[in-house]
Amino acid sequence: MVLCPVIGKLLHKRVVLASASPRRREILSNAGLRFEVVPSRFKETLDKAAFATPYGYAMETAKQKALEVANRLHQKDMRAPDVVIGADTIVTMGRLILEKPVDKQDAYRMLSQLSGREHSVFTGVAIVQCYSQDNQLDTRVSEFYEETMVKFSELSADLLWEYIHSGEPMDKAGGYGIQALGGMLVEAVHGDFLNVVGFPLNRFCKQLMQLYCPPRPDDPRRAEHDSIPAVDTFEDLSDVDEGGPEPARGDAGSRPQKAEAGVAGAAPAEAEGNGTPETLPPFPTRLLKLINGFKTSKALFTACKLKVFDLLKDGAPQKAADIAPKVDASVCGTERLLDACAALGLLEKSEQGYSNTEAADVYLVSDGAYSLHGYVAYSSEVTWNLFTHLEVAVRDGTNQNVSLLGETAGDVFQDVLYRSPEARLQFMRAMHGLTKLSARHVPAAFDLSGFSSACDVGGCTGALAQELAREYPRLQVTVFDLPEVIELAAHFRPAGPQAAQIRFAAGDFFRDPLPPADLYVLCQILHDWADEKVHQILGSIAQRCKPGAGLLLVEMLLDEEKREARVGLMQSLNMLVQTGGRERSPSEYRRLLEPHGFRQVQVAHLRGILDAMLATRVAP
Ligand SMILES: O=c1[nH]cc([C@@H]2O[C@H](COP(=O)(O)OP(=O)(O)OP(=O)(O)O)[C@@H](O)[C@H]2O)c(=O)[nH]1
Repeated sequence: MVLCPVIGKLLHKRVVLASASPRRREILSNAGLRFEVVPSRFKETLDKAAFATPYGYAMETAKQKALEVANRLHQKDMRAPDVVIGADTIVTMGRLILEKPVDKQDAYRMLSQLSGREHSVFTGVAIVQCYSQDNQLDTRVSEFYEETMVKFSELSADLLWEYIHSGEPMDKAGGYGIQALGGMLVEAVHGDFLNVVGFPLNRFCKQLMQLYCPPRPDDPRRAEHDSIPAVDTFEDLSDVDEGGPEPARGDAGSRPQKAEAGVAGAAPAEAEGNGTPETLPPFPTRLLKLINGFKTSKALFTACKLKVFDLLKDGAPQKAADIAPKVDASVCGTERLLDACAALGLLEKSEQGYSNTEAADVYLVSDGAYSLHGYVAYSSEVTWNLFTHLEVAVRDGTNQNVSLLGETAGDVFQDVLYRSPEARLQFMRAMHGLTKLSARHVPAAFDLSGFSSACDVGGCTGALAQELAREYPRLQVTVFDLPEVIELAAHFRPAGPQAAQIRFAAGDFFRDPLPPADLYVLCQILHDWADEKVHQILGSIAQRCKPGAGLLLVEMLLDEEKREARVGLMQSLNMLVQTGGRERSPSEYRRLLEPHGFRQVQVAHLRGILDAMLATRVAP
């Protein structure tokens, strides 16, 4: 018998626990789950410093553990299991992350740091749903983490050594097992006990419910979801960032609930007046948010254009009357804009005035390391304009650059986006900010350590090259792009240790031979073009590739049915108005890759907005 109905739903699926932990095995089998155990061979060596939060690190490790097993089993018998579960438990105190001790001395060091103090235990969990099509593996990853606070008593050195000599600490995060002798060290626990032991069962069941039993549209429990913004608000964007809640991208990262036909599922209401119960349609909260979404975007664009966030960066709160003259605007208009920004979570409003939220300080100021200011400016000045012609684009199936130029563009890049040094720089700033932010998970999506040279074709400012170089210190990366782009790329060049690994080469990937490399990278290039041009690009890469060479595609991947990937589907409309290109699903990319000898395609759905595919060039 199983208590949790969703566990029953998994009884007919092939479930694999990608963990060697006997505790995880016990917790899950006690819950009635039927599964095989295939310990992961993924080495827990991700760079902790690359993660903004410790739980981001734990979730990523859990995901990599599960993906390694999914890929291995798929390669072994060309049939992946239905579900692979990975987990990773860490102990944190301040900025310190503790995993399993390497030896007794290490265990003593850990336990004495924990003595008399409170620490957090995070378990990151990844549920990987596997789909095999045409012998290719496609995966959807749903991740979450749970935090439990644990307080240790003051512990003497003698007691710690006695505990260490028991042997218990060695295979346990933080060097203790709360479920056994280590329980004696613990004064208080706040949160899920099983999370400390290695697996947050309660949260896991909730996550399975979301994946396998989403509430029906008429389910009153659904009402609570009405508060989730339907439009891609700023909060959505920052949630996609390191370690936040599940990405709100409504895409393959987690199978979202079925679309609500635009209406919120509030319980039927009774009409007032004659006392006769009459069923009213539910209040269309989501629909109204969609209708009004453009106002939200424009409020954000305007605040950025007026440099409100630059003005408030790191400073004391300011009143609307102080801000207005500094941004050259009316007090009444400024006050309304600031209030709107506060309601959108971009500003804090207090008695003292307005100040930046943490997210505004990071993303909306014009000069931050992770600034999206350039992307906002491009969205406001170029994309906004093009979207006002969406209707024509949809009717004609063509890009709308004629509205910017007054004439049809022959080559969108040369004639529109790069039509002047200013326009080129604006586009490059937009791409740099967005790629820097969203490509950070790409290098670790696959093991690329076997490649020694990479060529980022159309690599623009080198933002992805920087991430690749950081992850693979032996990799030499060539950024290949048009001469006029390379000329401006100097504005963005890295100063750090990666600089020596990156070189820039000028050329046109439609005309010129590509620099030699054993890994070619195409980051948001193929989506710019219709299939014919894509074949031209892939053909010239294939010509340069020896068997065994790799091709890394970084794009927003649509789900195969084109029903769920909300951000990707919007982006596909964007490609229509801007370039005439499109976003595609993994099997659409596979069909484009195969004629050029790129096979063994692996797919990774990543946190953030970009996904990745790795293909290998086989002998013709
Ligand atoms: O109180 C307890 N705290 C932690 C544990 C056990 O510690 C390990 C954590 O290590 P990790 O998440 O890396 O998992 P592994 O054991 O290496 O197995 P994988 O194959 O999944 O990597 C985990 O076993 C916890 O159960 C404990 O027992 N008590």
